[in-house]
Amino acid sequence: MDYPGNLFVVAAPSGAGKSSLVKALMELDSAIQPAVSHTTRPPRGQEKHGREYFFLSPEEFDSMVRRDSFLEWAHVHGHRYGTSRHTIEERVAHGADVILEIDFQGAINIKRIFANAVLIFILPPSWEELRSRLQRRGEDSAEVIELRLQNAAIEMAQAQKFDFVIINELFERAVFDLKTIVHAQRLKYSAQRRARADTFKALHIP
Ligand SMILES: Nc1ncnc2c1ncn2[C@@H]1O[C@H](COP(=O)(O)OP(=O)(O)OP(=O)(O)O)[C@@H](O)[C@H]1O
Ligand SMILES: Nc1nc2c(ncn2[C@@H]2O[C@H](COP(=O)(O)O)[C@@H](O)[C@H]2O)c(=O)[nH]1
Repeated sequence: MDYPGNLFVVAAPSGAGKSSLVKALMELDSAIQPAVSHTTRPPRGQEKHGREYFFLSPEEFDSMVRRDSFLEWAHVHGHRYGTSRHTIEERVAHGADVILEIDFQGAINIKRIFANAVLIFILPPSWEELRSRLQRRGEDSAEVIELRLQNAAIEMAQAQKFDFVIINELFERAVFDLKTIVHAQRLKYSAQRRARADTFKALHIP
């Protein structure tokens, strides 16, 4: 699918720091818009409906699946999560740059639909640090943390399928890496679009 906006997809094992990095990027770059996913997971801490997620009952989620309202959805850590068609298609068609924080299954599915989407995988510096970030965050029970750490092994094996991998050790360094990827992508696409427009003009294609 061709579209004028840029689509960035960030995936990571739970606790690697993707939400923190995306939030920091958006503070530095007001042109980038977040995509708010839908989930059957209950809200944690200060999370608000419509800000971090649209929190749905399983029945509401089923109904969206039946209506084909999701571009992609997946089972992750015992809950369902999905990206709505409406959220993405309209915005990128109007030239917006959109960033998605989704799991690796969703990222791979998005790339099948939007071949130009840029897939970025965030890795923690070590297992010990991943565990301690989840513990320090203090939002999940010990059982949930164990489940997320078990799933992290499966998720990290997918990093090679991504366009870029960032190791989030020093936070400021990782934000810089993410910002650089976004800027490089914008430059690349505007150059490609200019070259295509020039070719069309030279060939007198309206
Ligand atoms: N570079 C870093 N150094 C130390 N702590 C960090 C770093 N990056 C993020 N953190 C902290 O690690 C914890 C997990 O980060 P965050 O919630 O952003 O992870 P996540 O990948 O979005 O996890 P989830 O998928 O579960 O939402 C947070 O408490 C955050 O403040
Ligand atoms: N495939 C999708 N995965 C998603 C989506 N929204 C979030 N996620 C991923 O789920 C896990 C858990 O998130 P948490 O907020 O409960 O910690 C994490 O990997 C998210 O990136 C989505 O729309 N589709």
